[in-house]
Amino acid sequence: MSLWLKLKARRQLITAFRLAGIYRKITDDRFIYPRIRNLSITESSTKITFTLPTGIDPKLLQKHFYVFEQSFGKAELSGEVKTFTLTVSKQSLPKKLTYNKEEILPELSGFEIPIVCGKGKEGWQAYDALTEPNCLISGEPGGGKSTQLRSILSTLIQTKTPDELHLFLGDLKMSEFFLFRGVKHVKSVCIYPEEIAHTLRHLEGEMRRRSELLNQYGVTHVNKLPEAVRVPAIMLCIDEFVMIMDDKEMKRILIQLASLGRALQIYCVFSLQRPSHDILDTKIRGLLTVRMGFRTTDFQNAKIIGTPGSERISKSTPGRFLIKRDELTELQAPYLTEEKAEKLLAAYKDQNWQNHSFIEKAADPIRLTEGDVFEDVN
Ligand SMILES: Nc1ncnc2c1ncn2[C@@H]1O[C@H](COP(=O)(O)OP(=O)(O)OP(=O)(O)O)[C@@H](O)[C@H]1O
Repeated sequence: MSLWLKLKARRQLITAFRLAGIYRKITDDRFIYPRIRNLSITESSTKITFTLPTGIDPKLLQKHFYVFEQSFGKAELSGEVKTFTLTVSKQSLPKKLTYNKEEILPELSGFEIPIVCGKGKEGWQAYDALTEPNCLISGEPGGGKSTQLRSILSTLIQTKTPDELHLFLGDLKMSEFFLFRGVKHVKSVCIYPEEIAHTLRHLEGEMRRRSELLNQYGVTHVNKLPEAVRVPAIMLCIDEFVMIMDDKEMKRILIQLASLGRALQIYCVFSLQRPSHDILDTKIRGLLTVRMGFRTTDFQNAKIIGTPGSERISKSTPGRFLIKRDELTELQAPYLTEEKAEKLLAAYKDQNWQNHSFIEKAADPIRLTEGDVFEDVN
């Protein structure tokens, strides 16, 4: 790497720190700037790791991030408290990434419960729910959350048999999961709060049954149970889970599922339009360790999700998001249209499929609308 390029990047960064006010003033003409710990320039990116002087508020970096982008162009920042890495990529992500199973499925080999995320500058990113059991997908309307759920579920259906994976789907917006009705893996598609309550109680019972099996056979994970009593993996997926979070009983069971699910092979994926501290309290946030932050209205929302920077995602790139696992990475989600998903899922449907949480019309279920939940709707 050319020394000149390194010096140039170093100078550029110090200037950005000065313009952004990120330094400690010792005297009128003496300032301490963040210390550059590592600088690497490759064909695809420039990465600079630095530490903040003690006493500098790390929030300043987010607040004045525009200065870094004005100076370097599109950049990403990861890290916390004191040590941060600024990554400036020379390649940009595609605006649209068509869902192509031939490209995606080979990327998932070796994963027990593969969750496809998207493609970043370093290639495809997917993770195993076996080790990272709970995920939150959040962002403002139109960012691409439902499409991402569709792609995650359709991919799981293609990689697991109906005996290996049971899906329980909650769709209070009644807009997305109808596609999955009839799929053999799917045990229930709930569209009313009572149906979700019913399903959650069923899962609570299943959780108890599985815990008793662990106890009885003296093992720590259900995948160590003898063949004869093996249980399928369970995935609970709720589109817009705010609608059930103000029901104490349902919230209690959700938290229990997310806390104890790992050893019992019960996994959760929840989506949420408008994150707030009330809905995502510390308890539930701590359990949803994988966070996908699609475009948010402001930094505050992005911070609650745990994906600072998603407030800078442009409206013109639906499907673009930041994923927070060990690191924060920008990805483009594969775009699986409803029509394509329908064709893809046809092979997995059963004509005699039954929805296990079906509630008779006579029960007169109450339909919740967003207006019931969000004060600023209507
Ligand atoms: N991965 C993607 N790539 C390209 N375009 C996408 C992608 N995902 C979504 N879109 C586009 O954005 C639109 C909105 O997507 P989607 O319904 O998934 O958003 P959402 O965040 O779930 O919104 P809402 O909260 O209102 O349901 C889609 O109709 C599609 O045109």
